[in-house]
Amino acid sequence: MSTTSGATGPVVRAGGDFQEPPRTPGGVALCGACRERGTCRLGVERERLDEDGVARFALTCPRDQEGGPDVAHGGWTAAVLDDCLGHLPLLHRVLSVTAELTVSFVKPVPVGRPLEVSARVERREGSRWYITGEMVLLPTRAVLARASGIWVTRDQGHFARHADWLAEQDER
Ligand SMILES: CCCCCCCCCCCCCC(=O)SCCNC(=O)CCNC(=O)[C@H](O)C(C)(C)COP(=O)(O)OP(=O)(O)OC[C@H]1O[C@@H](n2cnc3c(N)ncnc32)[C@H](O)[C@@H]1OP(=O)(O)O
Repeated sequence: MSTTSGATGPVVRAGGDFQEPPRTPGGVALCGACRERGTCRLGVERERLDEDGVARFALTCPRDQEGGPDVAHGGWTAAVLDDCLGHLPLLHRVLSVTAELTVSFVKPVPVGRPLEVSARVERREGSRWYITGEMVLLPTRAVLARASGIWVTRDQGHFARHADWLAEQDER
């Protein structure tokens, strides 16, 4: 585990903090590089788990994620859906990683406009979480994108095992 200094204080790179990652004042769990800046670089501003089991995220596509004129790059849409849906196990204090992700791009996503992503667990089988979600434009709630995928529960050794695997690759 390595520790560096960031905008929100010491940044733990890999270790036992995955179930309780640092969060922004809006409750957004921060991963990797975002811990150093203290905000989500994808533009997620607030997250919460509601009593109906649905996680809801307030977000805006940042201008620097523009693809076509005034609309998001599709990679941003896929990344933010991956991120938000992957936060749902985390909101249950479970670390998981994406094994599969399918995205339907229903409409171009406008840059700089209020959006909402919602995510729900459809079912759990063994260590697999089947999660679906959608992105809507506010305030009309017009659907812009849908996603579904499988997240696989990991223990805290996941990233250390990956580092070992990578070292073996480097020795070849
Ligand atoms: C990222 C966290 C950061 C910290 C927190 C900050 C918050 C941010 C959070 C942001 C979150 C953003 C999210 C991100 O961006 S996460 C980053 C993107 N994803 C990855 O890096 C994952 C890379 N892949 C792997 O590590 C492995 O292939 C995994 C772990 C997926 C499986 O590895 P492995 O094969 O060795 O595992 P196993 O043999 O123990 O099997 C375990 C179970 O998995 C089932 N299975 C396997 N593959 C698939 C598949 N393709 N479809 C369906 N199921 C699959 C398998 O049947 C078994 O099921 P069960 O029989 O147990 O039920």
